[in-house]
Amino acid sequence: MKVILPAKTRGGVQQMARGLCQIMGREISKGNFNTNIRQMTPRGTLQLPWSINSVRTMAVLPWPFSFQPRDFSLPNSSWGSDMRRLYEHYNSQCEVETDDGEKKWGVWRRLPSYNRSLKYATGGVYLSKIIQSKARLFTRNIRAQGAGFEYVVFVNKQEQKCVCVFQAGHLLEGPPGHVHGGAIATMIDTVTGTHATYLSGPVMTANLNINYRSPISLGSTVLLTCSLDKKEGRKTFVSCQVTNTDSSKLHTEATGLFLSITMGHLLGG
Ligand SMILES: CCCCCCCC/C=C\CCCCCCCC(=O)SCCNC(=O)CCNC(=O)[C@H](O)C(C)(C)COP(=O)(O)OP(=O)(O)OC[C@H]1O[C@@H](n2cnc3c(N)ncnc32)[C@H](O)[C@@H]1OP(=O)(O)O
Repeated sequence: MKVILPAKTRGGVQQMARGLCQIMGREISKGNFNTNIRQMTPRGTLQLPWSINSVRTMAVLPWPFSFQPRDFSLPNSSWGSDMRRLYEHYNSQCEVETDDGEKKWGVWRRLPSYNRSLKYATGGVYLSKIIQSKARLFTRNIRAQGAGFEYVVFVNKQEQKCVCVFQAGHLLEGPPGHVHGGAIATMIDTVTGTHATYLSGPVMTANLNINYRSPISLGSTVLLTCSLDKKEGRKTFVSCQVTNTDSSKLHTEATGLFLSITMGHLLGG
């Protein structure tokens, strides 16, 4: 399908590109998107794990929005002690201080998380502008803090691994007192998809295999640990384990196949 990008859609493309860069862990600000995408800090140049040519082309467009979106991966009052402790555990390894007092990136990187990924979409997405403006990321669309998916994702580039700390709220009930299998699948898709995007650039889930081993209590905090199995051309294979917070109990395990796509694939529907 041919994809035509009117002015508003270009804004959407830019927002998508920005989203992709944010899951790479870089803070992209208005106006200097093109510069920042290639820099990790003012001190060093970033080696991106995937080609950014298409993103860079889009990045020269002016950034038309001025709001500061809320980052949902930061602690809030609904987070329990396990959630906070694990957040601190990984977050404290995101930045380290050298002997001469200089701050450097650590091995982990916290990914920011917003409640929208694409502001405008046309092409194959036949939605009215009113509906489009109401679009929200599935995992971030429950307003009450702590009621739905509370989570934060950290990536470890060295080990090509990622960890998500997830606290399951009371609106995710499936079997009495336990988390719905679809909600668990949603989190697995989100985290493996984010990890595959981090490793390979824009992807879509082609296949997800899930084995549910033991139920997850509603309100509890679990860890999703994802690792790269292999990359073959456009295919990225990722596996994921959902465990309790000290990794002594396996709740769920999954494997996913992600196929690299162009932005046109998404915008064309
Ligand atoms: C992940 C996006 C991240 C975005 C980040 C934005 C910013 C961050 C914000 C927030 C993070 C939130 C993160 C959320 C993540 C959620 C992810 C999802 O849920 S994605 C929605 C569900 N998935 C679909 O709707 C796909 C629908 N399917 C398709 O569109 C196509 O089928 C597609 C793209 C998957 C493949 O289509 P083709 O035409 O490009 O490729 P062909 O030719 O069919 O296949 C290529 C190769 O792959 C194999 N293949 C394809 N599908 C397969 C399958 N299901 N199983 C095994 N092999 C398969 C084929 O056999 C072929 O292999 P041979 O090259 O011959 O070796």
